[in-house]
Amino acid sequence: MSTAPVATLSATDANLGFAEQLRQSCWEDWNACIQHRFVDEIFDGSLSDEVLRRYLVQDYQFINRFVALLGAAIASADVFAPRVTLSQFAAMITSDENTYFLRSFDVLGVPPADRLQPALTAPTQTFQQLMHEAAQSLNYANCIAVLAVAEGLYLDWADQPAKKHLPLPARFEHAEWITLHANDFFRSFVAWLRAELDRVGPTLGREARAEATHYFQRAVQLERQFFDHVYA
Ligand SMILES: Cc1ncc(CN)c(N)n1
Repeated sequence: MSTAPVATLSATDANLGFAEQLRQSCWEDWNACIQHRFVDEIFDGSLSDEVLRRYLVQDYQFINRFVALLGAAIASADVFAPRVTLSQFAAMITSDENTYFLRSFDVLGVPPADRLQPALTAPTQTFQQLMHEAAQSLNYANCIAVLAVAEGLYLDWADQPAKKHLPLPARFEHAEWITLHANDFFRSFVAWLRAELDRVGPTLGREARAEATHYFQRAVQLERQFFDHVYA
């Protein structure tokens, strides 16, 4: 795994649950994502097809490994109940979200090769690698840490109070990417992920906690790079 420097958790974080400690430890990158130009443009419908195509082609490859990570979280969960919740979420990703990509690719004229085997950009490759490592660790806390970033950060941009008053953009490629990440099912899944981090966090030893923290912080850095790179 990368050894890029990341923020440490401070002693004053002790009053917060593990999920909120983690989020606050990368507040700057987290905020940069939810206030990103991509978010503003998808909400006001001004996102160019070129940027959206680049984003969706790379993101479809992200989703591929993301579903494998969900599988690893299902395999490594300590009890049955999390397996049920994670399986229900996997069902949504592989149905509603998958068809969103396919319908958007049709509208944007993305050829089969770019849907299935595009040239991967550096942030996509690094993100895939991080998810692969978390999955291979077969460590539930590591898997949940990365899932909590990928879904928590998307809830925070798509469901943010500053945008709630806005009408949805006219095109489904824009509107549906927002509503897939701002609905009751998604809200409750993210709340559940955060509760899982709070549940398992206190059970972790020092090293395991540092490892899960590192996965979380690296994932937040990569989310920011992923948004940035579609404009590069
Ligand atoms: C890069 C990225 N991060 C998170 C998500 C939300 N599932 C996503 N689609 N793409």
